Amino acid sequence: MAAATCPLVLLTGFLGSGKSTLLARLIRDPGFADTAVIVNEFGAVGLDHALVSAGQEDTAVLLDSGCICCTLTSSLEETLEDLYYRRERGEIPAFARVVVETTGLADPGPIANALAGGPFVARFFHLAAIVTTVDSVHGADQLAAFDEARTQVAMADRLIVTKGDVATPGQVAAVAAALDRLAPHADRHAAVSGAIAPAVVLGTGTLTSRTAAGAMAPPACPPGCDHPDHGHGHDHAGADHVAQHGFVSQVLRLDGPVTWAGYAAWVRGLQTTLGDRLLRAKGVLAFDDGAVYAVQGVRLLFDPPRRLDWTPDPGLIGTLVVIARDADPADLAATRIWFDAAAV
Ligand SMILES: Nc1nc2c(ncn2[C@@H]2O[C@H](COP(=O)(O)OP(=O)(O)OP(=O)(O)O)[C@@H](O)[C@H]2O)c(=O)[nH]1
Repeated sequence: MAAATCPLVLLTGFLGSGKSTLLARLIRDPGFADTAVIVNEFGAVGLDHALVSAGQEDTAVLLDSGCICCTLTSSLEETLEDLYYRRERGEIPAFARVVVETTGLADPGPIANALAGGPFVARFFHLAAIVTTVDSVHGADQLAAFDEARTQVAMADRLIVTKGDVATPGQVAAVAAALDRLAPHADRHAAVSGAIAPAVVLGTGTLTSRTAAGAMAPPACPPGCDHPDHGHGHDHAGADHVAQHGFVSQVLRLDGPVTWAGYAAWVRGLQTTLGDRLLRAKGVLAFDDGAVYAVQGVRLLFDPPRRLDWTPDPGLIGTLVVIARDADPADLAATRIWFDAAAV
């Protein structure tokens, strides 16, 4: 008799909507035990991976730095295969299910297709649910502006609406109205700072909304897509920037500790020069007070840097990622000078 396949939950949601915050909290919850986590992100930077695992080395959190944002899903298949055999060899704790965190720009459709159609994956895993985080503050604007955000919501079995603690009643109402239109059948939950019952993420889905959204249809490439063999032609391995459908993701690396004035100047500079084109900024920085901080911005809103109570991989310290649309990678790379400008 064939063994039961391992359930896999796809955790998606637009840039900065709270996926990593949710997972970082869940992996400490006993109700989330026996769950392996795969974090997919642009490039080989590994920021989300570090922030999710937050020093918990005993948890099976794997970095998949291949791109599963559009049609090229072979890296996810390889990562799942690797995970499966590492479990078989006893190299990682036995897991009963897998959660895959996608990048904030992912289209879940091709991923769902790959899971259903990949020979290895289909034999050992099945897609149990698509869970999508939606930002209460920025969600309505993101859903109006970005196809990626709409697809993530339309395909969701469950929606987790985040940041209710900082959203205005108007923002909350606008997001609710957009979700009513785009995903009337999806269950809706709220999470503040990642607090959610594990069952909300791990429970199985109905597939109703996904089927309704035509998720299993072959993925279409967006207008202007020039990817060879209908996959992504961009180089992820160590790439300093990744361009995808008008979005640019640029990595900045800073040597040595930064000053608070330098960081403030960089944030101000990004906000004023990029304005609405700024989608996301995040990183891990050593400040001149001797501590290491996670820094986060979503659109024009930046959180106060959060001091880390664990030690990240030294290679990550001094790394920033900026994601913007319609921006020149060289201009994003040049923003690092604001750190120095504030020092003189
Ligand atoms: N106030 C508040 N902030 C939140 C909440 N959830 C997440 N955040 C903040 O929102 C920012 C983005 O959160 P992440 O969890 O990194 O979002 P993400 O979806 O993983 O981001 P990407 O991987 O870049 O797409 C961080 O500064 C979080 O601290 C919430 O419920 N309330």
